[in-house]
Amino acid sequence: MQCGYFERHECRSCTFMGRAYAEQLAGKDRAARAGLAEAVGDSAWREPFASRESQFRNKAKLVVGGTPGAVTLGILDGDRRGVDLRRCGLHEPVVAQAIPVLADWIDDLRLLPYDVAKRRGELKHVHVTGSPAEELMVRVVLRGDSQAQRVRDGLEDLQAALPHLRVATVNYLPEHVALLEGDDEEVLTPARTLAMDLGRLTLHLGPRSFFQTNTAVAVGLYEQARDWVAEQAPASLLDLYCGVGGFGLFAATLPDAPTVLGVEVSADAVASARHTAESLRDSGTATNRVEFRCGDAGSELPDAECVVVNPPRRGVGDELCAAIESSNAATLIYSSCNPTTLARDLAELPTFAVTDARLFDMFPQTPHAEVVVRATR
Ligand SMILES: C[S@@+](CC[C@H](N)C(=O)[O-])C[C@H]1O[C@@H](n2cnc3c(N)ncnc32)[C@H](O)[C@@H]1O
Repeated sequence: MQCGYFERHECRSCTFMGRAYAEQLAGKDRAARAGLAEAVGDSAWREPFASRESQFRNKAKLVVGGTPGAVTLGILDGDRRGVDLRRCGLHEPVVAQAIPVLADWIDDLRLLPYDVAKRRGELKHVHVTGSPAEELMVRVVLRGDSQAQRVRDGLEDLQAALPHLRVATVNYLPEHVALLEGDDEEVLTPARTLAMDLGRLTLHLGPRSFFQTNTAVAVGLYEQARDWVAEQAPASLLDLYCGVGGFGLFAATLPDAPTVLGVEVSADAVASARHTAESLRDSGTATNRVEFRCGDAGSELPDAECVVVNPPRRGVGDELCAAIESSNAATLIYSSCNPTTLARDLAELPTFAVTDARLFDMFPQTPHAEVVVRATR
């Protein structure tokens, strides 16, 4: 893949840009095997799961820069000025096509971009998520409510310009902080969730809920974990750091499904997971007990025969590793976006032996990837 933004040094995020995709994938697989050599033997590794090399990102998190009537949507440069990346080739077509439409709409509304250096202005970011059915969720991140009415008033125009717009929100981030969103969300549309049809089931994604950035690879990952759960046939499964519930809910659709308990710190993600669980129950797709709790995954470890963990980059940490180690869990499925913390955590779980490992290329054009392992006692 080639990228003009990269070649002109306007955006250097994709550090593997210009390398043949097969070479990228093989290099990441080698790096993962080397980084996990202590914990994962050669025979455990499966073929890496490849991605499309472009147009794979289901979401764009765009920093707004420029001036009213001439905004940039992309990133900030070293001087904290906006760099427009509206033709970034990583985004799925439905997201890519929406970005220039959003830029025009913002220009028409004369919204005032937030100037990070001067700490002035209102419009900080725009988040766009696309679903497999090509519906959209658009979230406009404002500093305060002084221009929120313009956004509300402009909703009809936006819906006319983006007929597949399903969810539109205003998110408020009043603090001057390096975050992409705040805690307060105003939903402007009747629909509050975006339906992500993942084949086996449809996840319902609320505005402030993490979802894996690469839908096709996420489906591969959930299917892989589901296959392993099917082979282990546990009676109960604990999905820690469950987000909107992908791992647990896929397992809940097995013919001999375990009972599922998901634990997640984000209340919005838990609400999304519960929504999906309810629709699976209503349709008869998941008949066993499926429950989601809002809380800290590290605070207590409910009993389960199979534990799935999918933590943020910092990993699971000593305490939770010790709790898993001393639990009755027979199987651990650990999905990680950081091989360093995965290796560290596996070293803290000496009674588990990794039987299978696989790299999922969630983030082509970068050195990052997801690695999932199955470990049994
Ligand atoms: C890598 S995401 C995984 C989400 C989910 N498993 C999925 O497949 O989409 C990590 C999740 O952990 C959540 N999280 C972070 N710290 C947590 C904690 N201490 N306890 C529970 N969940 C936490 C985040 O909100 C996020 O949803």
